[in-house]
Amino acid sequence: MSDVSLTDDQKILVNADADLFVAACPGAGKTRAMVARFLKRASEEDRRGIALVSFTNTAIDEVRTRCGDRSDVLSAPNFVGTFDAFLHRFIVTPLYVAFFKVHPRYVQSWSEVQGTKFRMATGKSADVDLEWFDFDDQLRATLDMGRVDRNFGNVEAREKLRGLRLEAEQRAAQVLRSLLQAGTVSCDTARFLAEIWISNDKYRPILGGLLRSRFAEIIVDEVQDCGREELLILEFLRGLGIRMVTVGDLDQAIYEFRSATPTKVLEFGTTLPLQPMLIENWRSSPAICAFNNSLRSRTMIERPVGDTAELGTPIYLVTYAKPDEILPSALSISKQYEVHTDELVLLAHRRKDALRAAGMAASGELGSNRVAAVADAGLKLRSAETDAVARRDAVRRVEKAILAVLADGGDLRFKSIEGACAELGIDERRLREVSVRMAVSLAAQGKTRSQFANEVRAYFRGVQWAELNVVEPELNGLGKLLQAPTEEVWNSISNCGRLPVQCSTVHGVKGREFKGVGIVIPKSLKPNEESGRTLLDDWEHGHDSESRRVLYVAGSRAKELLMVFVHQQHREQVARILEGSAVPIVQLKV
Ligand SMILES: Nc1ncnc2c1ncn2[C@@H]1O[C@H](COP(=O)(O)OP(=O)(O)OP(=O)(O)O)[C@@H](O)[C@H]1O
Repeated sequence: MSDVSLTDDQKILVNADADLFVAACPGAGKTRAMVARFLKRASEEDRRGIALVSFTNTAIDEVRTRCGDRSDVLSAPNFVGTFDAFLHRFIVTPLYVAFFKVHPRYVQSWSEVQGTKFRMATGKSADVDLEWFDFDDQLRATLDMGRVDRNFGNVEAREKLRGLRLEAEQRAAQVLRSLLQAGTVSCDTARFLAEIWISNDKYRPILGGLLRSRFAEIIVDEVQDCGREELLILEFLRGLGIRMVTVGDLDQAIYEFRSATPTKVLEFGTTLPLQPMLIENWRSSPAICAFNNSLRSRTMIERPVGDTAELGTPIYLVTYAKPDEILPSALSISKQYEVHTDELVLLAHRRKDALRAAGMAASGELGSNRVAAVADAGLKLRSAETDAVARRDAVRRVEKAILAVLADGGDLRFKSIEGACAELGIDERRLREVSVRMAVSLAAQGKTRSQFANEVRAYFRGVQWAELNVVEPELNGLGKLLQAPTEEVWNSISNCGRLPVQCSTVHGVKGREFKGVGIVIPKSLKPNEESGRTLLDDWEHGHDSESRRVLYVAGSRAKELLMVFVHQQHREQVARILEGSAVPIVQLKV
């Protein structure tokens, strides 16, 4: 890795000896340059370490891989990991151990831990969830009614909860204390503790001393995804004199729902002395770079310079009327440009639009049939193309199916899975294990719907229910509780096992690249609640919005071929935008 070639601009990132905020276009080689810097700085510093942090495990794995035979530099005093792992290891854990006398165990969210929900006398309603409360530095709770789950209960139940607010807040505070005393911390709570301790005059110097003696420099990848707490930590580290190298692309900020604040990141970045730009795109063809430029909200104009820089392939603007027209058209255009199906991906803002385009039913369209839920989960769990969210949703549908059978068809409408488990006395973790095992042991492919329904019923009869803490159920009416799905539903499930191309949400492919990309712009485009504008309005009139940035991330994953599948209702607008931005296009109608 140390002898990779670098451009002069990339060398600035590698060699600068002042704090840096680097704005890089997609495919600018920022990972390449950051890794080169990390290796160089790690060998220069003999006592203190260099930290390289990013936001996803995929990004971190990529960095580790690119360190190649220099894997020795990945260990202490250096650190390569996610921002959360950095925050846990170097900020929260040291003080946590001192406070709670126990080593913390971090979980992604409270939903992974039993006991983070509790019942209140709110009538026909689900459990109250710890995630609905804010806490102050004394760990006092405040209930945020806006966060109460949609399925919690009816208006009456909500009113009752409002009336019991004080009691609920006391219980939430108690639950949080018990969790912390047991050493269990969610990632959000870890951030909250970090913020409290960094802002506290007594603890700040303790943490400062530890961090200053450990690190000489921190390199932050994807800095645009920083939220309030990350920026607070960066300010803190900078104040300690730790060299700060931040790299990102503000137009790729697509995590505002997870509290990323690109405007604040820009404010922070402009306080750093060096702010070079990397505007050469080593990944994408000229037409794709033009597409990216049409979507960028800032002044940077990227230039194609890599192996694809001479490619004359235009952007395909394909108009469709029905989603099932997309796949054949995507395959035929790809074939023309020698893009193999496994080098192609179909992307959409919403999972269901991507799935439909790839000829796969979204789980929501499978109806409530329990046998269908098992078949669908089996196919999704076995398929390498299914992302983590789709897998989790599919397994949850099987969990619900099992619970419904165990409740003997009883009404679980107002119950969360957790609530239903509590009512039936079932261990949630075991339920998940049984659901996954059932889904992967039963293969729907090649079977008729009634054959498969019989298999599911037989499987139910063979489950060791004691494993779930459940008294052996009677299972008398299985034929009724586990009916075969309709022919239509069965066909759509069977197709999913033969998924011909990869499909994903845009968020699911961030940081990746593909020879060919198809973006789906569906018929229904939800206007933004505040601005009233759709994604296309934002694109056309130059408004910086998250949905527009999502489209930018989607297009910038493509190396050679970019196809935009637009519903006929929006064709005119998209064509106008692309032509107005001088993006070379070919228009097709399927
Ligand atoms: N100076 C260079 N010479 C040759 N190839 C390069 C150079 N810089 C980058 N590349 C190649 O360009 C591609 C994109 O580089 P890299 O993945 O580092 O970009 P990135 O900025 O991290 O991309 P993104 O943020 O969009 O995911 C890689 O295949 C990389 O090897």
